[in-house]
Amino acid sequence: MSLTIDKNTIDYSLYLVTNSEIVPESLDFYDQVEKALQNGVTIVQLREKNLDTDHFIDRARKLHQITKKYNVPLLINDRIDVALAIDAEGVHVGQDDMAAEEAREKIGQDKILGVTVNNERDAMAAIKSTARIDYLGIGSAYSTTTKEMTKPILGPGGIKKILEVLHDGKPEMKSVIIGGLNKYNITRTLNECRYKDFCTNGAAVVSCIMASHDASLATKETLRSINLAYDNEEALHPYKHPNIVQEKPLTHFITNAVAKYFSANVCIAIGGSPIMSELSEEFSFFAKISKGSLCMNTGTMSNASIHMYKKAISEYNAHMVPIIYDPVACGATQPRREIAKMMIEHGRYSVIKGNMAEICSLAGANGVTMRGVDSDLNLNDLEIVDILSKLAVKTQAVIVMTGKKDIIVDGIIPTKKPRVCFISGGHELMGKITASGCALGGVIASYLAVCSYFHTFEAAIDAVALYKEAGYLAGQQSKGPGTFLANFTDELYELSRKPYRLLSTNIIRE
Ligand SMILES: Nc1ncnc2c1ncn2[C@@H]1O[C@H](COP(=O)(O)OP(=O)(O)OP(=O)(O)O)[C@@H](O)[C@H]1O
Ligand SMILES: Cc1ncsc1CCO
Ligand SMILES: [Mg+2]
Repeated sequence: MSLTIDKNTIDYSLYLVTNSEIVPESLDFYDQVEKALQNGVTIVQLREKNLDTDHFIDRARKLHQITKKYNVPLLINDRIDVALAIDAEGVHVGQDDMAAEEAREKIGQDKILGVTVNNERDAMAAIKSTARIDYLGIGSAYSTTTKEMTKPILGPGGIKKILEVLHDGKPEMKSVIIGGLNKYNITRTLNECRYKDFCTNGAAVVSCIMASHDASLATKETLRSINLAYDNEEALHPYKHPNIVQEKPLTHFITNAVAKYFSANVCIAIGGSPIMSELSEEFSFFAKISKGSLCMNTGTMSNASIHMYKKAISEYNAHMVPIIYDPVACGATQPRREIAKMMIEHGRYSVIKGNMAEICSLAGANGVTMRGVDSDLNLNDLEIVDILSKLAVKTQAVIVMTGKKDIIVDGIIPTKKPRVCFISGGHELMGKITASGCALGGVIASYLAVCSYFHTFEAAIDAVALYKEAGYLAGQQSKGPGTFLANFTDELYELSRKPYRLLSTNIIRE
């Protein structure tokens, strides 16, 4: 028996499309969907491309037992025979599958009918169709690995055009966006994909839940991204200073030859667990470990590095594991600028960290040049915050710019004006040793590994403040850079084992 549904009140906000082939090996398909249902998925589509009819019906029947428990409608992709056999709540048909009219005729008037639209012409046809279509699946928003990419990528621009057609032609028709959506990009995408005040009714996701090792958390975080877009409300769990020593996160470093030894020591000092690896075959193993992160530093790249970098960022992005990107000396030469551009285009980062020249170069600020790894530009705070904010919004990342005063800008949680934080203190000897910025990247990475994605800004502030404080304390006891290195490691070690307290470091949040 199917659920009794009121078509006017169907909640499309978090629409899960299943894919049994990407569920992690150790996990069960039905459990994965059930966890999603327990944590806020509002509608489910069973999509199976490689099952014969008997198995498909069997799977649909089992899944229906589960979705009914949560009072959530189950739609079947493409196969009307399967939907009818198990009395599902509806079907979804793609452009290449079957005409909407035929589908409606076969399923009757009461079931939910959804169709995929890829362009304005499809949308117009759906509006004019004699079949009653309940909702449109608009996509692909972005590129995805779930479906073979034969369909055009619409991007927010293409989606807006379809919404305009819908707004002018049949505003009561419901819609969801699909294709490459995940907790990182949903908020911004839903916000951008509006025509006037008209927006879609939800976001459809596949791999960010189905492929997750923690489908409950993945669903909660995805739902939160959606709520942020629709309500713009901060439904945050309160942020707590993380305990790195207790949680012992694993940070995978792909870092420069100069920074390796120091970064590993600093990471251990604060209670983290570093692993230096450039063996791309093992990246997927690290990316699957819970409480992990990647510190991606391109300081001493070689001609052989690029492929390895790409492999790392795609693995970590696919598993939604935080990455901090440190574009060392990215503005120094044309080849470095090009590689930095590639890194930004290829990956999503929780944090991008660099000194002033690096960040300004990455942001494409005019007139920025660099000599080697050093930074010396003459910009005031207002100018800097403006440059950082643009980069933060563009990359949807938290930007950390280091120097005498560190400046952190949030591009993840969308607010009218990105949140900004200034941190001062530390000691000038911090700038007189090599790789202190690089090692800070590893500290931030350790914090990211144990914090929710939505607390990236707070986590970055905590990591930078700890670092500054240790720098100040070490500076008071040091004769020069040599003794500073040792004292600094000691202070990081001690501070990490004490209750959170800052004495000399000043945090100003705008
Ligand atoms: N003059 C200073 N006073 C206080 N803190 C400083 C000073 N210079 C650098 N720092 C601190 O040192 C750390 C590294 O910052 P810096 O800007 O030197 O990085 P970087 O140049 O990218 O480092 P790297 O040598 O790894 O390339 C940051 O925590 C920063 O706050
Ligand atoms: C000195 C140096 N050269 C490339 S990376 C690096 C470490 C500090 O950025
Ligand atoms: Mg420096």
